[in-house]
Amino acid sequence: MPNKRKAAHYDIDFTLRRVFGKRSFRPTQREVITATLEGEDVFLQAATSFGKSLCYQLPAIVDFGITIVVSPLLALMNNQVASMRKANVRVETINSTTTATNKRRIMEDLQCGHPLTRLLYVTPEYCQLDSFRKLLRVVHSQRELARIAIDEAHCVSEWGHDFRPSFQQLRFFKDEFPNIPVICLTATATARVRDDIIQTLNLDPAKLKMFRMTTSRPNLHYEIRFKSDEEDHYADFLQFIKATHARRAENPARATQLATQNQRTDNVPGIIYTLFRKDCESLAHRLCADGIGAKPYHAGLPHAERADALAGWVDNRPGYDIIVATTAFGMGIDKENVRFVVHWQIPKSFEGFYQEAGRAGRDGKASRCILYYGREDRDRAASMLARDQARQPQKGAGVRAQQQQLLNRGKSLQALIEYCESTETCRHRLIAKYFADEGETPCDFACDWCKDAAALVRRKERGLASEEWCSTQRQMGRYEVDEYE
Ligand SMILES: Nc1ncnc2c1ncn2[C@@H]1O[C@H](COP(=O)(O)OP(=O)(O)OP(=O)(O)O)[C@@H](O)[C@H]1O
Repeated sequence: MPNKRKAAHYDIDFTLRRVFGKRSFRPTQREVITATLEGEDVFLQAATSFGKSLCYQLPAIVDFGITIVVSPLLALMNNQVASMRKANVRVETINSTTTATNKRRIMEDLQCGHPLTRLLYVTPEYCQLDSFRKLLRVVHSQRELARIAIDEAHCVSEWGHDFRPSFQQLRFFKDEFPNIPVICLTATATARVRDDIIQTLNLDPAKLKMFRMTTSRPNLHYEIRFKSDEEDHYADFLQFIKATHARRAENPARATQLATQNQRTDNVPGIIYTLFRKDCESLAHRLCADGIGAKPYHAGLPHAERADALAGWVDNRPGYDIIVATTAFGMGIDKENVRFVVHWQIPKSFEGFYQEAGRAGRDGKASRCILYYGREDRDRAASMLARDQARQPQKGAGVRAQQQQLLNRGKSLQALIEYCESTETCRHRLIAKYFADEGETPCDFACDWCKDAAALVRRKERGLASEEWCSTQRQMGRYEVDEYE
């Protein structure tokens, strides 16, 4: 166990400025950092882009010993390692992209018991390896194991939307090193998921410092655009993006301001999420043909092509304004000026929707989150779920967890359908309600309902296929689809 100090002994404000280049803490960051520095176990739930990473990165720098960060996302690990290295912090990662030589070097550093590494990012699977656990015991015996940070902690819970069985094995940390503080971080956890994480990781609820921040992102404008199979909603999107370019170009002050920031009036960075790989490519093609810079991004593309798309988009290069991606793109990529996130059809879960929409407006400026909702897509999503349920094994290890997962997926999808169909409440309020967040949800006309509820109702009546029609089509098996990709 590291030597404990009162957090007051550390000059965290100085480190915030010198290492992170930030002028002040955001609300509650100081309290979270202080609690973890004082050796408390911490649970932090806060909105997307709140600045959760700082809450374990800063303690890792000012404190003795090494902080182990467990993360499910390769992009997040590599991105954070790159940005912390720029700030001259000794940070390492062991994942599938780490070379054998680097891995050996990192392990030798741990083996000596007094590692120079301040932060080590690893996957949950890596934490299961005996060889790694042995090294942790060595570091711990030298009182150099400072804390364990579990990022995207909702992955621990079978009730969560992104369950990863290997996260459950992280219980090892508390079982083996009961005095080493653990900090769990997530943007998306319902009450049930929170309780499950705490129990699974063997944290003591009586001693745990719980920080639950608002889910609210007031700078995001949430909007549902209704569609049916009868109509191609591409035209609607094209009109939206062209109108945005035109508004910027018509405003000379804005155009000059963008030019001084080395940006173009037609550079409106955004992400379009689609569930199907084939849509990524055809949509990016269509946009390019209409003079809008767009690139596809999905796991089936060659690595070099994906890396080029990502780098061009992050750097605001001409031709790379919009990324058309399958789900999970952008998690862990901290691009500040994403001005819109579009869901081309209903996503798979409420939590997935919130996290993906949360890639927009990380600089705090107004940004749009548009979800194209059609009842035919809803029925496709439901048929996919039913098919997965029918296919799941009835016996064997892990069956109960899988069944629970599919049940949760169904509930989450149902909640998202209700969100899309709703014409009676502010969308910020509906999101808060889903996460049982009872705090304020300021919405200064930043959702379609608050902006014009009557128009929303009219658009819904005009835009959606009728339930009668969908029901007949369902009976004819018209909404059976291939796998999501
Ligand atoms: N005190 C601060 N002052 C200014 N910027 C900050 C501060 N803390 C964090 N940030 C910035 O906020 C952005 C979001 O931080 P971070 O990536 O940690 O978000 P997050 O809470 O993990 O969000 P998500 O769940 O969406 O990934 C980063 O650009 C980070 O540099």
